[in-house]
Amino acid sequence: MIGIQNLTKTYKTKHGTVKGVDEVSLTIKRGEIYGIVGYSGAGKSSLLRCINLLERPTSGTITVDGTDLTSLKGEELRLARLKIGMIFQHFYLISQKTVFENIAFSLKAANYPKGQIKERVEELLATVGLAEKRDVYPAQLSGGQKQRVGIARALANNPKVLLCDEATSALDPTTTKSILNLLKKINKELNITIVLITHEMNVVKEICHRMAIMQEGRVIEEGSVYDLFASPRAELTKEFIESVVSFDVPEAILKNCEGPIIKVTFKGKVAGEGVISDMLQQCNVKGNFLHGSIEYIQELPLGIFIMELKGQKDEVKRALQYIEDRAAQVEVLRDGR
Ligand SMILES: Nc1ncnc2c1ncn2[C@@H]1O[C@H](COP(=O)(O)OP(=O)(O)OP(=O)(O)O)[C@@H](O)[C@H]1O
Repeated sequence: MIGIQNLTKTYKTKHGTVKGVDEVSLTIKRGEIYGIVGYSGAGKSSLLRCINLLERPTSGTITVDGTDLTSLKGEELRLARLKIGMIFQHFYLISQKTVFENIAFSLKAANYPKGQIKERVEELLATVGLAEKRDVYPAQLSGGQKQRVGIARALANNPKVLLCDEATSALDPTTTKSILNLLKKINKELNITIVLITHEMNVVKEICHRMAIMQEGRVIEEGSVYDLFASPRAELTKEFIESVVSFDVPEAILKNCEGPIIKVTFKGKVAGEGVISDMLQQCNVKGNFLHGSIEYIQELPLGIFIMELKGQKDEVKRALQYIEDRAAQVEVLRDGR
């Protein structure tokens, strides 16, 4: 659906040239929700803004729904952009216009048939659950309601892609959840491909199918959210994941552990507790649970347990093998003393 090839965006500043995006290539599939994660300055906004050519790439190409946007100009580009809606952290609603007028505005700007505007706005208000706020002004809305107007406006011209620029960063956790649920609904029911940028890993965990981690303008790791949560490779990916799923064991506890400390990860349907208790029965080892949880990512369980194994060396080895043979990933975090 979206092809990004060797995209570079540089900015000229008083102090020289700054690279916002550095040789990024990504493919985003039709119908998926794709998250781009990174700290401030990583290049997320620059990349997102290049997708609809709000920023013109310095080099590289952007293809959306089969059209190379970078080759278009003027009217052709304007028409191609109608396929791409965008929402923002600070909503950017027109304060002098009512909710109805804010949404109607994007239809008028796209030359939508005049006689059908009222019906279309009402349909959009129903989609975002805001029918009763039709005639109020933005100042009378909560942050979540403002974002719902932003979403209705972005969907007005039936886009195929929705770009979300930190869309929930200004919202409290409960409102964030309701907006994420709305985005999920839009993705599923309208089959709109969603690309979102965020520094909040819980947003990605909640709704994204795949994700990319950015640092200094580059994509350093990419893949399905589930796989990256199960086996992150880059240090930065681990850091982001630990911001929502932390397995830190206090040093005071570790100090008292003599046996090896292992991390066991169970992917998919086997959540894992059964395998560990069977292992403890089958092998002559004792297990001391230090940490653990079962996370649900895209409704699939991911079980992660940290434990100390106590026993003779070869029995410990047999225990590790026992777990590994049952589709788990075992990592020895610290050897026994
Ligand atoms: N218009 C601009 N002029 C000059 N430099 C820019 C411009 N826009 C972005 N940059 C620089 O490009 C780099 C990437 O910025 P970008 O805003 O894309 O990152 P980001 O990950 O979205 O961060 P944030 O979440 O803080 O917006 C930064 O070094 C930034 O200073």
